Amino acid sequence: MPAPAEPVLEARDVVKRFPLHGPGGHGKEVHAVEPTSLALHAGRITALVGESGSGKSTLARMLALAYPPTEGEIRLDGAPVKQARTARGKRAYYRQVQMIFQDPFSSLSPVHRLRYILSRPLQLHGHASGRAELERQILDLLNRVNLTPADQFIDKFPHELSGGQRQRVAIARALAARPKVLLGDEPVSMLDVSIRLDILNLLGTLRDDEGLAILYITHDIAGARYFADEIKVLYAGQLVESGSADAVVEQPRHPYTRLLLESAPDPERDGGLLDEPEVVDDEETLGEPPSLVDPPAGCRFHPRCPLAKPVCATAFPPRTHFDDGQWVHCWSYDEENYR
Ligand SMILES: Nc1ncnc2c1ncn2[C@@H]1O[C@H](COP(=O)(O)OP(=O)(O)OP(=O)(O)O)[C@@H](O)[C@H]1O
Repeated sequence: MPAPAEPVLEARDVVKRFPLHGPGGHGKEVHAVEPTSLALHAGRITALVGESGSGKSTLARMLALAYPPTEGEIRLDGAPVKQARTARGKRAYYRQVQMIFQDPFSSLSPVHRLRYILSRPLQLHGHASGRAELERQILDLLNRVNLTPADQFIDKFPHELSGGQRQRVAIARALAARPKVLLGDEPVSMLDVSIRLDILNLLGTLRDDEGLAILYITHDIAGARYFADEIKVLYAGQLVESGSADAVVEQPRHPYTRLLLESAPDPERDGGLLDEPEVVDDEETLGEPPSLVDPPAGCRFHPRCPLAKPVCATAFPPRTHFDDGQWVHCWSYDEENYR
C-alpha cells in the first residue's frame, strides 16, 4: 500500500544526547540518537528494529513528548509540536498520541478494577459523560480488544488476568483517548510466545479497521515482517536502512540488517513465528555494540562491519535510494549504480 503524503506524526532530524552524571561524567554525553527522521502514517505500521541500546525507546519517548529532543522537532498533523509544559497541553497531545509499554504487569494499577482503569481516560479526555454512557463506552473498549464477554471482564482486577489479557487492557486504555497514533515499545516481548501473535493481530486490526498509525518497536526483525508495512533499522542511534517490510527482509541492503536477519530465528526453519526474538541481543552472535559516550566516528557500525573501508571510519554515508522506496546508508553502495 503506498504511503499517503502527509504523515500524522513525524520526528524531523531529531537528536538526543543525555548529559552523563556521576564520577568521570563531567561534560560527557550519551549520544543516543543522531539526526533521525521518521514519519508515521494513518493505516500503517512502522517497525523500528535494533538491538538493545540502539535508541529505539529514546526515539519513541521523544515522539511521546517524554524527552525533549536536543535538536530537531516533532510534528503532529504537519505542525511543529512545542514541548507541552502544562497538564492541559500534554492532555491535548495525548488525546492524539498514546503509548503502549512493554510490561503489562506493572503498567496497570493493581488496586483498581477494569471499570475504573478504563473510565479514567474516558473522563479525562472528555469522551464520556454520565454513568450509562461511561459504562457503554467501557464495554465497547473491552469488545474492541476482544476481552469478551465484556460484562464479565469489566469488574475484574488486573491480577485476575493473564499477561496477554492485561496487554489488551493497556491497549483499550490507550484507545480510550481516541488517538490517531499508537507508539508500541516492545508491546509483546514480555508475553508468552503463544499469545504474541494474538496481540500483534489486534494491533493489525486497529490499523486496518480504525486507520491508526502505529510505531512498533522490536528486537525481532523476522517477526516484524509479518506484521509491519515498513521496517526501519536503527544501529547505535543511526538509522541505517528503511523500506517495505518484505523488501528489507528479503533483500537487506545494509550489512547490519543482514547480520540481524542471520541471527534472528527463522520462523519457517525454527517452527515458531515471534519465537525468542531476544536472540539478537546475543553478543557472541552479533558482536558488541559501541559505547554511545564515545561512539565511533563515521558509520558507527564500521568496527563490526565485514565490508568496512577507510571512509567508513571518517564520514557517515549518504543515503542511497532504490527504486522500490528502500534506502540505505552504507558506503558499499554507489548511488549511480544502484539507483
Ligand atoms: N535517561 C537517560 N539518561 C542517560 N542515558 C540514557 C537515558 N535513556 C537512555 N539512555 C541511553 O541511551 C542509549 C539508548 O537507549 P534506549 O533505551 O533508547 O535504547 P533501546 O534501543 O530502546 O534499548 P532496549 O531495547 O534495551 O530498550 C543507551 O545507551 C542508554 O543507556
